[in-house]
Amino acid sequence: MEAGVACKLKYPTWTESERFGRKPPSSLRFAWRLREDQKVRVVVSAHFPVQTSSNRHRSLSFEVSCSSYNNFPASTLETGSFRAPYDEALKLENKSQEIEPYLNGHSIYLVGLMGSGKTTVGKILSHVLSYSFYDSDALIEEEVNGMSVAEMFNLHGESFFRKKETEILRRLSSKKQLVVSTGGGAVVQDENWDYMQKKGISVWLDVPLEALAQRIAAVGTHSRPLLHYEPGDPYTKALKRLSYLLEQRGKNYAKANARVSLEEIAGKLGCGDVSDLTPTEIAIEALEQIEGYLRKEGGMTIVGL
Ligand SMILES: Nc1ncnc2c1ncn2[C@@H]1O[C@H](COP(=O)(O)OP(=O)(O)O)[C@@H](O)[C@H]1O
Ligand SMILES: O=C(O)C1=C[C@@H](OP(=O)(O)O)[C@@H](O)[C@H](O)C1
Repeated sequence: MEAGVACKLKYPTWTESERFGRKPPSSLRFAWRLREDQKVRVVVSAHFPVQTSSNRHRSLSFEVSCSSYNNFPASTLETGSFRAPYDEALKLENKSQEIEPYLNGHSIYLVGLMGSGKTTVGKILSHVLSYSFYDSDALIEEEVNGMSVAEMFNLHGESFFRKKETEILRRLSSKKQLVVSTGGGAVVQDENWDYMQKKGISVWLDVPLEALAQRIAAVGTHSRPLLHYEPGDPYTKALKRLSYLLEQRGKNYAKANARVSLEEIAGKLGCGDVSDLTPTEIAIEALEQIEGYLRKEGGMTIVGL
């Protein structure tokens, strides 16, 4: 019976109260009827949190004790502990609720090299903040009757694309409550910064080149025309070109209001490889960095919106 009871200890049940913002109980009680005619009460107590072994997991201890009406007091049947993952989605939601009032409707512009996750992380942020999401490349494609960015570069050249990119950012700059995934090269033109900063906070997703090249190699380089010039397999092409682009643009990305470094997140979470970081963990760090920026700027309020 003891093992059966222990198996019924469900971690989500324990954390359910946290979801509603209450403090977790120091113990939970379950009534367990063994036989119809013989009432036996099994009392389970769980203590929170005993120890946090890393930022990604927490260790919880439990104690199973059993008592019945005719056998009192309770005797301890089993004690132990187990590791449970943090609920990322809950952490993301809490963080967004915390900073949303201070964001004061400011849009978020994600900048960074190709493949840095601007679109992936941007969609998560827009969802949790209830902001509208825009991918500037996709808006340009719409504007040019559905022509892909790669075709645009081939047919009309890069400068045609860059003009469209600036025009799209200009249009978005008058709107509030947006999350915008910008193209990797948007940071090069000063005019684009004027638009991004008008009603927005810029966030640089700083991802190590090897991780970027791996991500891009996994999906191929066809949609990213600037990677077409290099010889070799997709990983080598991407790594070579991205190293060059980072050298050229590094100082431009560094102008962003906040920086999200995947190496730093991995360090904080005690995770050896940045490729193991989930988009949600990166989105949480983005909100934390935005919060840091807002605090620095003026006690969590920004004027001028
Ligand atoms: N944290 C992540 N871990 C693994 N793969 C990711 C992560 N974030 C994005 N990706 C993948 O990397 C590729 C590029 O991501 P994307 O969001 O399109 O980048 P960007 O918009 O900056 O070019 C996509 O295939 C996406 O699924
Ligand atoms: O780095 C760049 O100059 C570019 C990045 C691409 O966007 P993503 O960063 O979304 O891939 C796209 O705008 C175009 O291929 C040029």
